[in-house]
Amino acid sequence: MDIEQHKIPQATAKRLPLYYRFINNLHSQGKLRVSSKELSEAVKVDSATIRRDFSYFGALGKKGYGYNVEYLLSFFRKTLDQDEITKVALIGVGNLGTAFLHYNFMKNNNTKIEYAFDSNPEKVGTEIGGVPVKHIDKLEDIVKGDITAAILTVPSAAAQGITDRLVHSGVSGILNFTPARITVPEHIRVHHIDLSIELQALVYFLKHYPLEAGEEQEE
Ligand SMILES: NC(=O)c1ccc[n+]([C@@H]2O[C@H](COP(=O)([O-])OP(=O)(O)OC[C@H]3O[C@@H](n4cnc5c(N)ncnc54)[C@H](O)[C@@H]3O)[C@@H](O)[C@H]2O)c1
Repeated sequence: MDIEQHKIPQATAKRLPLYYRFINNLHSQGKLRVSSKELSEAVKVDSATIRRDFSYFGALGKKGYGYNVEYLLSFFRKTLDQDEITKVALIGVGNLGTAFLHYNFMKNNNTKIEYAFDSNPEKVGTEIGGVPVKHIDKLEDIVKGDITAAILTVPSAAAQGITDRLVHSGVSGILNFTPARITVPEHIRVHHIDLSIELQALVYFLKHYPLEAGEEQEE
């Protein structure tokens, strides 16, 4: 069965990797089926949302049976392009960038950091977590047409200049860890991860919306 991905709402699509990871684990444990309640507890998404999400995947749970693990897994693999490796570049091999290079992204999904870039000559030519560190001057030559997405972990003052060069080199998505708000053409997708804002938001929620035991959390 072929389901066109653009018909899946964005909020649902965002939960796909979460579902995929859990279903993959169940599959490797030899489990054949899973109930929406089990899923709900594992991925912390309420079961009504899970049922609605899964209906977009054409997976209709049967009462007293649940969902077929094999079917879900093959659907997620296809939808998330698990068979195809997406090549990623990381720019800025400092505290944060180095930590990411040591983290094996391939474990959970098929993205691979192929190259890292930095301007510091002491870092250029080294290899961190199996990823070669190249000079930022070589960005266009190396990235051109070969890299789909970039992780930006440079100082914020360098963020826009690097972004322009990445866009020029054909990158389609940027995961921006710098506090800088970067400007890109319409066809480029930017996801901004600001840890200090996330932390502030968490503290705000802790103060103003303390969770009761047993209460379901919104994702
Ligand atoms: N460290 C954290 O916990 C943390 C958390 C959230 C956000 N951030 C943000 O992530 C970014 C990186 O933080 P960090 O702590 O790793 O900084 P860092 O100073 O340790 O690392 C920055 C790296 O970028 C390189 N660099 C500088 N200018 C460059 C350029 N023009 N081209 C290529 N490389 C260049 C530097 O040589 C250095 O290796 C910053 O924008 C920071 O605000 C950091």
